[in-house]
Amino acid sequence: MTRRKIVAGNWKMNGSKESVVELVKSIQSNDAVDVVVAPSFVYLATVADLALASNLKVAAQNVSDQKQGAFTGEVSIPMLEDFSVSHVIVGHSERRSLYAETDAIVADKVDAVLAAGLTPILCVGETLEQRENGTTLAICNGQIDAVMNVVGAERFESVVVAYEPVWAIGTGKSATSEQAQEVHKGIRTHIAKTSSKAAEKVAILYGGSVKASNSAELFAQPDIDGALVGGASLDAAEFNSIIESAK
Ligand SMILES: O=C(CO)COP(=O)(O)O
Repeated sequence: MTRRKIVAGNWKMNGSKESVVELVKSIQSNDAVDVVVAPSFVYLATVADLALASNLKVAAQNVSDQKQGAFTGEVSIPMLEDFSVSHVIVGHSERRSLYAETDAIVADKVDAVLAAGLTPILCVGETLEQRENGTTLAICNGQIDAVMNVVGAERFESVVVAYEPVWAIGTGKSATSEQAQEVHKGIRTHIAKTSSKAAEKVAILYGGSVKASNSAELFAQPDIDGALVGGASLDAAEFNSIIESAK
């Protein structure tokens, strides 16, 4: 089965009203690749209008698992639906480590995103210490299982996984394509133990210092179905080259 490539740009807490407009207008969509941009919530409306007109998909960087009510500072899934958001990044390592998002919270969010018919981009990944201890796959597969146990294998087929080794995020030190492929394959093999159909269908993106200079090699790996790009997605020329290399 050939899985469609996905290139997603996670803009994190960057940009201004002016710069996000400039950025989204400069990104080239591509019929062969799903191109996704994830602006900050406050720029979602502006970016969504421009993105959808140019055939780009829009993701939120986070969402509440609650529908509405007294949850100060939170944003709900129905609110995202008002802006034609199609994807939601869930469980990014920055949310896990800085905002105490546990596996249980991440699982509830993925469950809620799937229930709304949106696509969760579920982030998993090990710290440097965990890699050095040889627990990389145990950590990643544990993070996968926490979600699988809540949503079930059939619904998991609609999840996009992003393998983002914490030590590679924002450090300029990407995993090598061999290191990434090994983990992607390990995750896919693990999912196959529960459902071979889900293992075949689930797109597994790599994230962590992806740039135009290393994307083609990463995308050439059989289990790497695209990228979740941070810093390099803020530079339109760089991001366009990454999209181009995913064709
Ligand atoms: O965290 C990331 C994407 O979600 C990766 O960030 P960088 O590409 O800046 O390393």
